[in-house]
Amino acid sequence: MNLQIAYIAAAALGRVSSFTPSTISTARQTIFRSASSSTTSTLNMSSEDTITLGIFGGGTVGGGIVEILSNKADYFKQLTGKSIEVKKVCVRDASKPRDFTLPEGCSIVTSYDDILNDDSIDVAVEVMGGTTDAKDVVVGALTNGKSVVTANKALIAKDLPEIETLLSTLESGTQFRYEAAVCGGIPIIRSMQSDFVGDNIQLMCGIINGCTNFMLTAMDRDKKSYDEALSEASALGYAEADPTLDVGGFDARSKLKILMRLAYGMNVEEDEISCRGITELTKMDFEYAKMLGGTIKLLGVAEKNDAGDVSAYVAPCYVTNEDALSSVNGATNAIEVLSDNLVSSIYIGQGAGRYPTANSCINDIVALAKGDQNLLPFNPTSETKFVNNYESVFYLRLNYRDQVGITRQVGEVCEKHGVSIHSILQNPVAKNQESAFAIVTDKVDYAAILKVLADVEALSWCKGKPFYMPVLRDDWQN
Ligand SMILES: NC(=O)C1=CN([C@@H]2O[C@H](COP(=O)(O)OP(=O)(O)OC[C@H]3O[C@@H](n4cnc5c(N)ncnc54)[C@H](OP(=O)(O)O)[C@@H]3O)[C@@H](O)[C@H]2O)C=CC1
Ligand SMILES: N[C@@H](CC=O)C(=O)O
Repeated sequence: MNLQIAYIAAAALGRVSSFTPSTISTARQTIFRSASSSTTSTLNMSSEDTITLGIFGGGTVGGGIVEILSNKADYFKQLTGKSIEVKKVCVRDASKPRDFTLPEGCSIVTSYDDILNDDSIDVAVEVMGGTTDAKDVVVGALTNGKSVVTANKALIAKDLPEIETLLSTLESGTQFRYEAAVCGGIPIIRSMQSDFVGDNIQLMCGIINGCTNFMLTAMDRDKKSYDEALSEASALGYAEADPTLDVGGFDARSKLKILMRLAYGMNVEEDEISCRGITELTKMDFEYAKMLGGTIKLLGVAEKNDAGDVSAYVAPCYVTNEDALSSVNGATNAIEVLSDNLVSSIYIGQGAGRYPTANSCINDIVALAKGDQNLLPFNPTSETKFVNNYESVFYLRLNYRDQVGITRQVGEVCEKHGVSIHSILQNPVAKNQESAFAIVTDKVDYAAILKVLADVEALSWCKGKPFYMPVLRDDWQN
């Protein structure tokens, strides 16, 4: 494979103005000030030599941002010509002990309005998570002329069109930056915004959730149980406040949706993207993956077909040991972009955790302080169509009660739906009542696999739902 490792920083541009948010449900936020209209690209700032921040969230990421800003205050001043000061941190529970030191002059608050209505605050940093109150504060801050830096992929993915509309109505120097929202510390957003302008992206595939990659590594390599792996991931700050978002694949799907917007200009509904997490995986799948010469990774994949339509899914996938993605372990993320000009570019780095994520937010904050122009936050839209079907080699695992004729019947079902079988794997049957065998198909339609699975599930010996996963890359055997 022709690999390019690319970490590319980019410039950015912004032009924003006033907007009346009809959709905001604001119990706590009451007053909006119209953003001052400005044709310059410089950020609205309360003072020439200071940029003042209000941070929503003082948890894993928020704490990291405060720490890095304190540790590198002098350097940032040299670099940007401005002091970057955190004036307020808004949290849910002000009495909770914090694992970071508040800078001098910074107060903890619990009302959003304390930041939103504070005219001396230039930038709102939203790292509290969620999609309801977080939306109120993001929209409220932008509307009040404050630039926004956020790590909130769930919010962006859910309300992307609305955020885009809002941004297009703003005319001041207000900016919206979200580098930390996809792949934590990897600067993939900037790259997607700026480095493929002359290129055509054919495929993006990668490990875009650090928590589940950490868990899969812990379960496969370190023989940890699912529960042990999840509690370690949570303790290390990798898991979402609701870890179902990680293990169910939904966090990866939000990120994939954002990447698809940037790569293909499309606004696909999130729930149109097929999404399966890691909860159905068993020890046996790892054993069979090993027998095949590979491993299992939770991937987000989006691919253009010959007609120019794009399909996408989040799913556990079989990946061969020769594949660059197979050796990406722990909370590390990796995303490969296949494109006409660059051929293959792989971006690897820490995808979750306090400092990697805070680092991306810091890059956004420093860019604002330097007066960097913001690129179009989401790139232009296109007419690219989404199709809920794709071709792949598939791995199927069928749990069964042992009896005569099982493989023949599976063969018949596959034949009926035009699915050609490449190989069958079976460990020696240890317990007749708890056995599973696996099938690897040739390259077939996803829609045909769904039909095979439905028919097999209805057979009398089949126990529970059969499990399936795509095999990454058609040439997986070469
Ligand atoms: N952790 C990671 O590795 C990454 C996280 N992200 C995103 O960053 C965001 C923050 O994540 P993370 O720091 O891990 O989350 P945490 O749960 O660690 O922290 C959330 C913080 O927000 C505060 N908060 C939550 N809800 C409210 C509310 N309604 N009002 C006021 N304050 C509130 C909490 O207050 P209190 O402390 O009082 O409870 C807490 O300080 C999320 O959107 C997440 O998806 C993105 C990339 C990586
Ligand atoms: N829970 C997320 C955090 C970063 O986006 C992940 O594990 O990737």
